[in-house]
Amino acid sequence: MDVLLRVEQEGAYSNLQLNSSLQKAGLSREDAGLATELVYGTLSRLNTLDFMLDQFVSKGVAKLQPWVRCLLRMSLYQIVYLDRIPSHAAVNEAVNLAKKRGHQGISGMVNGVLRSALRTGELPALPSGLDEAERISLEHSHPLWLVKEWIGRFGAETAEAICRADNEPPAVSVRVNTTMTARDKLLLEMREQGLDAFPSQLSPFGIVVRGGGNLALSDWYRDGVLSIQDESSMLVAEALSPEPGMKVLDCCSAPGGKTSHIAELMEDQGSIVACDLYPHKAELVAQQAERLGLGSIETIAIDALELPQRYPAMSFDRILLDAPCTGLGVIRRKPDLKWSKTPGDRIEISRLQRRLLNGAAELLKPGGILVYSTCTIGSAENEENVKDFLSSHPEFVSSDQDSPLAERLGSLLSADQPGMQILPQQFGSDGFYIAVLRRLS
Ligand SMILES: C[S@@+](CC[C@H](N)C(=O)[O-])C[C@H]1O[C@@H](n2cnc3c(N)ncnc32)[C@H](O)[C@@H]1O
Repeated sequence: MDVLLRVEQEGAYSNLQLNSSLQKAGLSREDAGLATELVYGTLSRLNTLDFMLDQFVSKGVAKLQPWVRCLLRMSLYQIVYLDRIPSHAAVNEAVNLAKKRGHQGISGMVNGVLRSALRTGELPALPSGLDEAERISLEHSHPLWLVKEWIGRFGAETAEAICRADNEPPAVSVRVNTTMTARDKLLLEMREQGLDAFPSQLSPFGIVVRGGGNLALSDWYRDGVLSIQDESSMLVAEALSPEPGMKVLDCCSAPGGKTSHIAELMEDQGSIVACDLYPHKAELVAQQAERLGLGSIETIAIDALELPQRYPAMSFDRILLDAPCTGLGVIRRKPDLKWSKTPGDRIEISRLQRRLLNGAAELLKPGGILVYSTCTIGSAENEENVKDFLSSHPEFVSSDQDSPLAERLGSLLSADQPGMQILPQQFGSDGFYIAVLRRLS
């Protein structure tokens, strides 16, 4: 409840707040798992839970004290969406918490509201007369503005599928460090150790692992044999087609998932300049490089907008701009994003993305490749940016069809839009956008 309260009141990031609270709480593995489920599940279903609570709270959820609102949401989430917690236990726990934190009146109200919900047992029928966007928003717990945007871009059926997939737990996938081992060999080892592991359908470097616990605690991770990375994210370095001996710039590199993949594809030969705005984040990239035994990566803390002043024009063979974005392709991992981001954020961040792209492009050698990627879904930060860039840079062309991804995933490319938009329901991986641009010789 404290984590939920901080996310709501202070705008804390759910994953960071949860990690720090779990570290302090010293819970058992099972209880930590339950706390995680309660936080992510409640955040995920926020507007649907509020809609339901509004039927039982006479003055309306919005007028409740924030901690009472968080308590009711979290308890109702258990009653409606979880089947292994007896509902009466969720109610008792809520009443005890209310007594501890508030007074008799509040615990009585909490008890009354949750018991009314218990009698209903399931989500009340959605009000009649909702339009398609309102229905999807309420049924799959997404903000209305986002649902409308996705309907406009992809149609109602796809928009609903995206929202449904956003409520699924994300898969665990790892990328094999090919400078140390081969995917088949690691797969075999994993299976020998009893893991349910199988090759990624999306990336030739990926392994999907079910029920394997936290692989960041494994010997494989410690020894640098693998990195934990989403399957869509693994496609980005591949799209860049880096080759041993090349000079590569990664403009926004922390925490280093794609930088290290680029180095692995280059067999650690050549040089990669990995930048990030924040020194502590650039340090994370250096730590990953060290863990993976990659010596070709140099890290720099710098604002990527200043890169054209730092390096000579046309001096890199490959440039990756994995831009800061609204992150609406990774809602499964960070459900609070869908409530904290606004249409205004999109406009503001797309302006920054365009400036970053224009600046980075100056540094690319003729004949070189620049990849622009984001982990978000929506044209303003993706296709529109790339189209705007191409129209003001006649020396660049869209080169998606020539990338190694085109052979396997060509069906995701469209004739009239640059880049590849991967949606979370297509492969069960994160939503990503990847555009390949080439500077003419
Ligand atoms: C999408 S994340 C990069 C993820 C990374 N490529 C990976 O695969 O691990 C975007 C990064 O850009 C950094 N960033 C934001 N604004 C920046 C700027 N103006 N210059 C450089 N880095 C920036 C953020 O700190 C963040 O680490």
